[in-house]
Amino acid sequence: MHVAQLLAAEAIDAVLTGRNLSSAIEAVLKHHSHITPQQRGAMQDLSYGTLRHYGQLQALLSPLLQKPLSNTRLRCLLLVALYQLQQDRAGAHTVVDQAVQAAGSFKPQWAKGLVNAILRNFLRQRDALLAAIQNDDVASYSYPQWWINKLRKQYPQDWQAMLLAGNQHPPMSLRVNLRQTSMADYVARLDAQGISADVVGDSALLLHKPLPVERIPGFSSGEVSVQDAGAQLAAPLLDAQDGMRVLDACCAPGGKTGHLLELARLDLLALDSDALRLQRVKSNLDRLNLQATLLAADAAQPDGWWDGRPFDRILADVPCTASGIVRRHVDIKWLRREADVASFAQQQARILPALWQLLAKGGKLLYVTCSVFHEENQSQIDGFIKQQVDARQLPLSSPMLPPQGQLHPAAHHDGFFYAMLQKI
Ligand SMILES: C[S@@+](CC[C@H](N)C(=O)[O-])C[C@H]1O[C@@H](n2cnc3c(N)ncnc32)[C@H](O)[C@@H]1O
Repeated sequence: MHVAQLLAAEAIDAVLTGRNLSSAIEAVLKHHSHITPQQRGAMQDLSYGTLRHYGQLQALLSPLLQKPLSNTRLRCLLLVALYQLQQDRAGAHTVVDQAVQAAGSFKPQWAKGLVNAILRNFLRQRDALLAAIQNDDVASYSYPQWWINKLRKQYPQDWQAMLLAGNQHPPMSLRVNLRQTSMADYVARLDAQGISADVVGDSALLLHKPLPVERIPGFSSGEVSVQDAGAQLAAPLLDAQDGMRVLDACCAPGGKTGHLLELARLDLLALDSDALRLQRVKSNLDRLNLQATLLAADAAQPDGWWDGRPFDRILADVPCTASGIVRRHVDIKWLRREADVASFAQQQARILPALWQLLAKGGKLLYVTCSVFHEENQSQIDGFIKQQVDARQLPLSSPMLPPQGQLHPAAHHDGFFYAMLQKI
């Protein structure tokens, strides 16, 4: 386990200097290709777990240090061990011994002694340390203070539940491809293989236990995809019918693109500004045996790529802070800055009016974010409608969605915002 602790510390250190967690893990694993699958899995669990609870762990560590540790990797190793002791409830002495062993690979000779002393002090003083941080928001919720303040202001009733939901382990949800099979048949197939799942939407299943995709029946042949149940609301809401011309304006990696094509035979243009991410759309569609025209281009500058034929439907799944999906992307809590909210809102305010010009009269545009911040959601829509006299907001036709379109993160789904606009 000391190898997993060390590698997790390396990945977390990279995140705290601005790198996203999945690319940090990938980079670390690339340099340690000899490790076992168990060490690999443990390293990932420790990295995710430590960052999920980073606010609490750093508050527990600070009083145990006489002065801030300049060796940031060693600090991260301590955080990983504290995570195991505090959240994982792993065997205390084993965790400490392994962390001391891991510290043996650090240059300063004193690293082992320091790790040993700090972790043993933590075990002795745990109750007092926890009592001392109980009124500290960042330590209690493990989010930055600005994020807590914003949610408290925007959701006076629900902010705590939303923060806590974002700290849970994410479930694994599947979308059954109704073009290839039925829900009943697919559930029976899972059953026959001893895989238990709950039906949580028209085509959404929640696995009781996550599985590697290779073990999901029918994954490689496109009978099923991995997609959060909240994200699965987009395609049915867009209400695209056979033969329609549809634009999926920010499509990568293609989760919603595939769903749209599973539900109707469309003339679909799937656009994304990131050519690399667009390759993932292609491989997703290939797996599902579905076709769309793929284009790497800027949705905010259609003059460069639009052929002048209006679209009947547009899906605008715009770039956003991703504040609604932090249980899957735990690093977002620590990578985002408060100013990012305004900067994403500006990008959205560039994309939305540009796409509006491409919509046919009577056509519908579904605006989507995976954010919970008002600036990116209803405030963005209110500002748009004020300026756009031919736009009206329609009620949403999904029993899972509240009328305002803001889906809070909860046990069965992530947090999303949906707004349906029609050109009149
Ligand atoms: C929320 S993700 C889309 C998720 C995707 N719809 C799905 O369901 O799999 C937002 C996407 O917008 C893309 N993007 C950001 N700015 C863009 C722009 N100006 N034009 C087109 N795509 C953009 C990003 O590359 C990213 O892939």
